[in-house]
Amino acid sequence: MGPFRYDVCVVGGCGHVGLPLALAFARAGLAVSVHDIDDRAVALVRSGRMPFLERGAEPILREAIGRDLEVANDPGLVTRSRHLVVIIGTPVDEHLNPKFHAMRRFFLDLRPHLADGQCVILRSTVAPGTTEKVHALLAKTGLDLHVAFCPERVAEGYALEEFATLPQIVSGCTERAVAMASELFAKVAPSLIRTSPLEAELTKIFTNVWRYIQFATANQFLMIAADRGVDFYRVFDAMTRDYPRMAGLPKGGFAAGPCLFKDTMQLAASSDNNLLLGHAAMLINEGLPSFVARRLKDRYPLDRMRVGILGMAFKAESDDHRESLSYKLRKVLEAEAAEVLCTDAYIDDPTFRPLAEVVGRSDLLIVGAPHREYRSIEPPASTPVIDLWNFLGRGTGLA
Ligand SMILES: NC(=O)c1ccc[n+]([C@@H]2O[C@H](COP(=O)([O-])OP(=O)(O)OC[C@H]3O[C@@H](n4cnc5c(N)ncnc54)[C@H](O)[C@@H]3O)[C@@H](O)[C@H]2O)c1
Ligand SMILES: CC(=O)N[C@H]1[C@@H](OP(=O)(O)OP(=O)(O)OC[C@H]2O[C@@H](n3ccc(=O)[nH]c3=O)[C@H](O)[C@@H]2O)O[C@H](CO)[C@@H](O)[C@@H]1O
Repeated sequence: MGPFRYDVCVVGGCGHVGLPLALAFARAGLAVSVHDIDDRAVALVRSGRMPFLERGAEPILREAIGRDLEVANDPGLVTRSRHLVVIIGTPVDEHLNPKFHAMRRFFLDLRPHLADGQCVILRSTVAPGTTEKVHALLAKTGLDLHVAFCPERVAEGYALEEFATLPQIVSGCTERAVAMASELFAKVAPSLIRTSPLEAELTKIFTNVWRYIQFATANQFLMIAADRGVDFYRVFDAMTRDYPRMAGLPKGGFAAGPCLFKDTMQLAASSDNNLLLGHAAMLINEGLPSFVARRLKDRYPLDRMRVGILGMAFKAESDDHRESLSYKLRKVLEAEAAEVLCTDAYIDDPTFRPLAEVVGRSDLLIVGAPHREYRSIEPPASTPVIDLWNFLGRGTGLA
């Protein structure tokens, strides 16, 4: 370990992907530190509680905290760690451009806390070319630093299961960076895939953009079918049943969250906006709440109806509401319906109502997130249910 007290410091390590990774390192027997500027999250984690839902995480946290895992809002932890894994948010700005200046600011602020011999591993999804830019920025410090990019690919909420099964992509700007990052991730990943930094950046971002475009394709078909008075899931069944060539067609539904939309816009902005498929996917996926509202307005006297939204999270069985289209739907409907009631099985929000009340009092129900808790709802036979995922098996309700 040499001059370093910790094997690794996860910077942004109280976040949705940083914290599970820190726990995976601690579980593998490494000495782990976490530096995060969110004091509320730091206090929660130090008390052994997870700030968000992550399956299987809390027992590992309780066992590791204060023993193999030190957590604080303290950049001094960075100085004492051999590897730094940086997993702060990489949002796009109001123009849907990646915020490289935020990354630059972050590293300039971190500069006094860096030490000779460290391996700095970027893990947030970044626009192509970012790792080399960070390498050039850190070269100016005159320190002997090794810069790597090792993208996170797990699905939030299932990280601790997926770390054990997914290969880790490892790339670095120097041979030494690749060797140090490989040594670290070999402790938690079943296998490593070595690429150049640019290849790794494209691998991660193409994966998310591909997923986003696939959902948009299904959503576009769903809207075209609904406009023709046809339920998409009758067509979906006919397309996919016993026909292996269509096995890749996903179902429709709200596709959003903190990654897919943002990463599609990052790739577009960093490719001179030459990503027609990505922009088209964004218009389709982000337009789905308005499409639903318009169809409902055509068919029902919405202004005299109470509408219930079941599930406000951005995806099933999650408590994460970031960039959730259920909120966009609520906003659109609040301008059209007499009242909008919301409920969520995973999110605590004083404006939400209990499930039974929303099901019992609404004149029309819309599945916003297909949480398994809603599978057994029994609304009155007269209550229409809109279900873009065909989660309840009765079609979209839009045809
Ligand atoms: N959420 C996912 O499922 C997921 C999956 C793969 C990759 N990613 C990538 O990881 C990034 C982080 O995602 P997330 O969901 O964990 O975000 P998050 O907001 O939950 O976590 C980011 C954490 O970084 C901390 N932070 C911000 N600035 C900091 C600073 N200067 N110093 C120390 N800590 C700082 C924040 O307080 C927060 O706790 C995303 O931008 C995305 O590119 C996310
Ligand atoms: C499974 C997967 O590859 N997820 C990637 C995604 O996770 P992320 O956490 O974004 O989750 P998902 O990709 O599963 O879901 C994203 C969105 O797509 C919607 N949805 C999902 C499944 C479906 O069949 N239909 C549908 O519409 C969800 O409701 C959600 O709004 O971005 C992360 C951040 O970079 C990556 O690390 C994950 O690897």
